[in-house]
Amino acid sequence: MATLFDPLRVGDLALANRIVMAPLTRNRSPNAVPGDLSVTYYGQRATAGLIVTEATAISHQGQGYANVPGLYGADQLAGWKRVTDAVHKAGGKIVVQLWHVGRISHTTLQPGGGKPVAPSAIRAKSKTFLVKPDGSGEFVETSEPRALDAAELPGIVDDFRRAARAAIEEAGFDGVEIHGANGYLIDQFLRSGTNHRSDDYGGSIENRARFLFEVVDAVTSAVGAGKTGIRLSPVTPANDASDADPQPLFNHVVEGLGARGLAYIHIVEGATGGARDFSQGDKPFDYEELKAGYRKAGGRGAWLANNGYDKELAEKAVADGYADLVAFGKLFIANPDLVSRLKRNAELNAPDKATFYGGDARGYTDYPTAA
Ligand SMILES: C=C(C(=O)O)c1ccccc1
Repeated sequence: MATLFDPLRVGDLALANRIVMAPLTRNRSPNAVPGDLSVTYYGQRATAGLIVTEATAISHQGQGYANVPGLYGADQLAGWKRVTDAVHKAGGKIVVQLWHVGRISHTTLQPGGGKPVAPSAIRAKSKTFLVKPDGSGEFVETSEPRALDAAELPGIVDDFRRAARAAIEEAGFDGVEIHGANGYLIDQFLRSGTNHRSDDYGGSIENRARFLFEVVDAVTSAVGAGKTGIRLSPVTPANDASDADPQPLFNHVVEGLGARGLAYIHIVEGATGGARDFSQGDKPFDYEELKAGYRKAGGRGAWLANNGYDKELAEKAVADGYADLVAFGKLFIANPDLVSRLKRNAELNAPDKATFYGGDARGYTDYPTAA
């Protein structure tokens, strides 16, 4: 019976344990460049079986928040190389989350001050994070997006491919995670609430999933399926995401992923950062059914469960064979040495929400390790 502390091979990666640091946006990369603080922050958390970095923009168009990192500039890649060197020196494994925000952005962050892009011109009832001239942060309404022309999509797919290749070859990452969750671009194409297209990328489930598979195929062709994971959030309402009937949609997605040999499938259960039993559609979402469909379709990647797990729930999920890996977010913010604390049932530091987004070392690199 597996435990959280057993090693596991995940695609090309040999992980020391089943405990994953979830992707966590912290808004501490001015000019999209991870700096000294990020080197320290990720290095401190290298005992995780796997670190998934904060969401990282594949292009300027893919940026949606102030001071989030990128993978599309030499200085950004050099900054990340310092991070991966620190994590590897501490014996850790780290993958970068490839991100295009789609409509969750603001004109001031977009190339030439243009509109954010999306499958359809539907403004999100959501906010993004900007930094004022005095350096203080503020959450503001996202801007009205414009609908992408289908002819633009190959260029965005290329941006994912290029970012993935640079992540491995220049920034030293062990792999990449495609961000297909939380109401960002790929998820905007998937969900009926955000995709009102009438072309080959809209309407049917097959059409709405088309862009996701084009991105997956481009990334796996660039870096290998054994270095590629994907994050999905079937029912999250994050960023005003919604779908009328998520179960058949995401069953279709994982069945398509089953034949693609990915290293892992990362599932946000319920509302991101909120209620695990949150659901959309007319019945509760069935995650066991989702996983069974993936395995039935030949999927052998690790199953990475996330959202609201504590040690007890995580141990049960792994012992029962439902989850191969469990990702912790807020617990890793506050506990750089989470793995050893969980192993010893040590007391856990409480995260300070006031310092989650933006700022300096406070609430970022200054959480203590246990004695
Ligand atoms: C990248 C994010 C996600 O995946 O939800 C994010 C962005 C801003 C704040 C919190 C989370």
